Amino acid sequence: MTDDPRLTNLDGFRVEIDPARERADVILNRPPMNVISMPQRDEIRKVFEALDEDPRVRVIVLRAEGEHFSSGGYIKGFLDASPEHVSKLAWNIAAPARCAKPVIAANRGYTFGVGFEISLACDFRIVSETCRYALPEQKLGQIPGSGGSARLQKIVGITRTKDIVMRSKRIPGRQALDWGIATECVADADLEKAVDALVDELRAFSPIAQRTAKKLLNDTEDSTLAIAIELEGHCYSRLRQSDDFREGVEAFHEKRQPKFIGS
Ligand SMILES: CC(C)(COP(=O)([O-])OP(=O)(O)OC[C@H]1O[C@@H](n2cnc3c(N)ncnc32)[C@H](O)[C@@H]1OP(=O)(O)O)[C@@H](O)C(=O)NCCC(=O)NCCSC(=O)/C=C/C[N+](C)(C)C
Repeated sequence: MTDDPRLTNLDGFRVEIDPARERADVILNRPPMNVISMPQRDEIRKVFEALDEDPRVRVIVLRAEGEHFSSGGYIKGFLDASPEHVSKLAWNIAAPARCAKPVIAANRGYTFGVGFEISLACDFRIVSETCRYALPEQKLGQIPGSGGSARLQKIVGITRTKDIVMRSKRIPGRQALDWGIATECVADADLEKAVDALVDELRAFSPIAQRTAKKLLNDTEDSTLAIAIELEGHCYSRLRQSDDFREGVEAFHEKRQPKFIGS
């Protein structure tokens, strides 16, 4: 299916590419808990870098086999982790955020620890009603180490983040939607259908406009309003020169669907 060595012989997960739907699925496949090992985090980063460069792929889905997304890092291996692995934890798990293409996490069942953290690094989180998000590291005498508390605080604020981190509180799927952590919450049987629909929705947009929107929103998350508005203006001006912008406007006038080419 692919010649890229970064996408094959993976430990604890696999990659499926569907060129007809311009979609790649990164699938955790160590059920029932889909625990994530330290070396696996390096591989996950390389997979996202490879998919970012792959012209067949427009949208990436991160999902898992079985009834749980992931109960988190492989706890039994924590004490053996090399300093090199520990220093790269947050960088590796931020790979979906760095990837220029839209990334959807599909979460059901236990979505704990690093499983929650990598989902927070995705652009969209479609959850099922069975989903339970948690950052339970305090129970291990630790704190989240891959960006979890920082990302969560931006989404839900400090009060709720303290509840989740300092009390190891579990957040059910519906509540995750109410709190703005999840993009959408559906019945468990409908999770794949909801993800498919979002993939098709996203791939209909201009790839260059999507890439620009993702980068702009990520880059300006921490900036002042004035800087964010300034950068937005630069990006808008650049996109005005694009073929896709012309095509979008012409298609509107001609009352037809646009055919975006990504330039
Ligand atoms: C609530 C859990 C997930 C499930 O409870 P249960 O009662 O349904 O099932 P049980 O506890 O019997 O688990 C079944 C077997 O799976 C093993 N297991 C589960 N989770 C892990 C894990 N994360 N690592 C290793 N092994 C795991 C469990 O030991 C059972 O195996 P045996 O049958 O005994 O051989 C419950 O299992 C639970 O609370 N698990 C721990 C969840 C957790 O703390 N996750 C966060 C881990 S920390 C992390 O993800 C990130 C760390 C970042 N950093 C490295 C920087 C600290």
